[in-house]
Amino acid sequence: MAQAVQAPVVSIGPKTKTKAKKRYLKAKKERRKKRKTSQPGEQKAPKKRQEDEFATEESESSGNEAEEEAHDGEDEASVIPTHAKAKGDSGERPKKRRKLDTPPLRASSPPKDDIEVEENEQPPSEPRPRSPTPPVALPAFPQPRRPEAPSRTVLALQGLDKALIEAQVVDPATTLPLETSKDAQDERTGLSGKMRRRLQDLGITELFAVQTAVVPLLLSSPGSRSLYRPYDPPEDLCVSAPTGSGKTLAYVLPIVEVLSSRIVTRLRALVVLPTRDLVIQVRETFEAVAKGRGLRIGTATGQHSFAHEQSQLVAERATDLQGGSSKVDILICTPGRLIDHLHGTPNFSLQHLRFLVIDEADRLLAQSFQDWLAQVLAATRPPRPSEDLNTTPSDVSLSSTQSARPHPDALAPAFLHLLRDVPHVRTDIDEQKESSCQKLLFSATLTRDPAKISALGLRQPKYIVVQSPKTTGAASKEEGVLDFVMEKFTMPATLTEHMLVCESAIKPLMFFHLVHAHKVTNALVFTKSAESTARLVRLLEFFEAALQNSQSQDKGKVIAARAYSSDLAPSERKAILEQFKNQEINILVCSDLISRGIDISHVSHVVSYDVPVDFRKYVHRVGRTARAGRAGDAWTLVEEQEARYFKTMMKEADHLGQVKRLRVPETDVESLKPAYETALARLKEFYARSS
Ligand SMILES: Nc1ncnc2c1ncn2[C@@H]1O[C@H](COP(=O)(O)OP(=O)(O)OP(=O)(O)O)[C@@H](O)[C@H]1O
Repeated sequence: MAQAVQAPVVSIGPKTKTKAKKRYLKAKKERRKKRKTSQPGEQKAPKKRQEDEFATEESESSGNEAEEEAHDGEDEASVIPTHAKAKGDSGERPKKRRKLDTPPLRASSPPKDDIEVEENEQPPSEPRPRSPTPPVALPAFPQPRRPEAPSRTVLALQGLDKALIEAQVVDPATTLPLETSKDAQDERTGLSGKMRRRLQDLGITELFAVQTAVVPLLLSSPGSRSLYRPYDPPEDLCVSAPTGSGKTLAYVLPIVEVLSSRIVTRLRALVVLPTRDLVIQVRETFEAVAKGRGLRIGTATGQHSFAHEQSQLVAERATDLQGGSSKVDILICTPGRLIDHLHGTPNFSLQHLRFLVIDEADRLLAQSFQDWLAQVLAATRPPRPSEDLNTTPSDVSLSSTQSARPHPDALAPAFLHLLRDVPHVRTDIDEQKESSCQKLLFSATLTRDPAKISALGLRQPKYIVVQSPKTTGAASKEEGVLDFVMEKFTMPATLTEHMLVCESAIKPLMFFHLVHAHKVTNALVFTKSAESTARLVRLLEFFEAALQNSQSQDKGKVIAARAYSSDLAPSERKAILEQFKNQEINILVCSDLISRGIDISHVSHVVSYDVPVDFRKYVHRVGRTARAGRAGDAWTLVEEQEARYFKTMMKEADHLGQVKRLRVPETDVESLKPAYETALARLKEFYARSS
């Protein structure tokens, strides 16, 4: 075949070789031979290059496959140009493109799509027909992504009341300074210049956290200052804030501001509290804040006779007035006495109520006395217009003659349909009129029990929760709300808590040790009952007397202690509380009667001589100190057999870590033992004599 393609030799004569030609041919042959031996790889080079190329292509090809695997799951946009990207990244000069119609390098390569590839890429094994049009790049769509799983907190909040989930969480450290230089109403708080000056006179220069949230909400929203809102009834409010954080002023300020615009005295604000002591305390706050506003404040606790209270509350009792009659704008009361007046005092009406405050709400909601809540709520709501009250214009003359009841004093707008001598003409555009009463619930341990909350019939309630993310460890708003829902209560930041585990037999001795060694005075000491209160006070008196009579050099000052319990008459209790406030009494030993709400600023220590029955009680007890940003210490004496129960209770509340454990070695109480023995002997004698 090589011969066939050889060029024809042109012969000039017969085929004879001259000597010279022979020499020439021989030399030529040798030259060829020499060339062959000196460059043996020269002829193989093209084949080797092909093999090299093949090897490179193979490695590149497998590299691309690996890359594609690595990119599996990424956006299409990032997968398609993988090889191009890799080349661009390497910084190599782009190589010349060549068409795939070049001879195939490997006959066994599988067929591939007809595309242009770069020279050093793996080419298809066979030439393929070329596409008439260049390939169109597919639009890159983002790959579908699996949505992030909701956090455990969000899942935990699912199914809860929307109002709870949307609670406003306020940092307890928040404050708002009060502007006193201007007379105009403050836009941030809604407080008038007059109110801000009054607060300054009372030594209040800033609003506390709970007040910064509640006051503007009750004063700055549209219509919030109206005394009646039958077509635009106000939303109700539930507030949870730590003990001593200023919840009382949070409702007193807006009530005084709104009611100050009233012309006629009607019962427009009702504050319900669980104990008489708290009623007196809240009255004092109202009187201090409302000074000079002309508002009339009354109380109903059963401390005075019923007739006396009636005369204080209602002006007109002889004539039945549909609109009621009131001598007070604000009434502060306990639930029992309130029900007595609802049933037994003529013209005592709640139809004009603009505010209904339930302070210490969880305690009051747990109190089912005479179903007081349902009765109070019913008295604030207008009765549904009955059929016989709905008249047509043709009935007007008839209706006007039916005036059976005396002239009404005044009816609240939502109650106007009760009028007999004014015809109620129903039209298609009649709007339902509702009670203007805004319910405000406050507590440091507000219940989240849906059954109890629903009994209140709240109207679009809003929750405000003063809760520290630092103390509860809650990182987000959802976690703050979850802590609130899980009833993890926030303690005052300035409170230090201690527990002391001891044998029951030496518990009084440990208490006396605290009093003397840790200077636990200006203290409230809580016991489990009125009886144990009296016993502990007596033992302390005997102990103090024995200590003074002892030979000990360091006797210290005599501690004055008194018992405070429901066994005492109200007047006695009031006098003792005054003495304690004036620091004539150093230690007030009490039952849980005053564990809630009582505000005595100088209380620097709280001792739970008997462990509280539940965590709620613990929160309120220890909350009698460390109030309004002041420092305070709380001590719990735990008998050995109670230690497990107490620790479990604290652990369940996520609070055990905050309580420091105090260890008192026997040697520390050795010096007090003789006086203690004497006191015990005298106590035994005392009870033996009195029995
Ligand atoms: N803005 C303020 N500036 C200074 N003192 C204030 C302020 N607000 C309230 N106080 C004071 O803080 C103390 C505690 O307030 P308050 O009794 O209202 O607390 P509380 O939140 O109702 O506590 P508790 O849950 O124990 O009833 C009171 O002595 C009150 O006068």
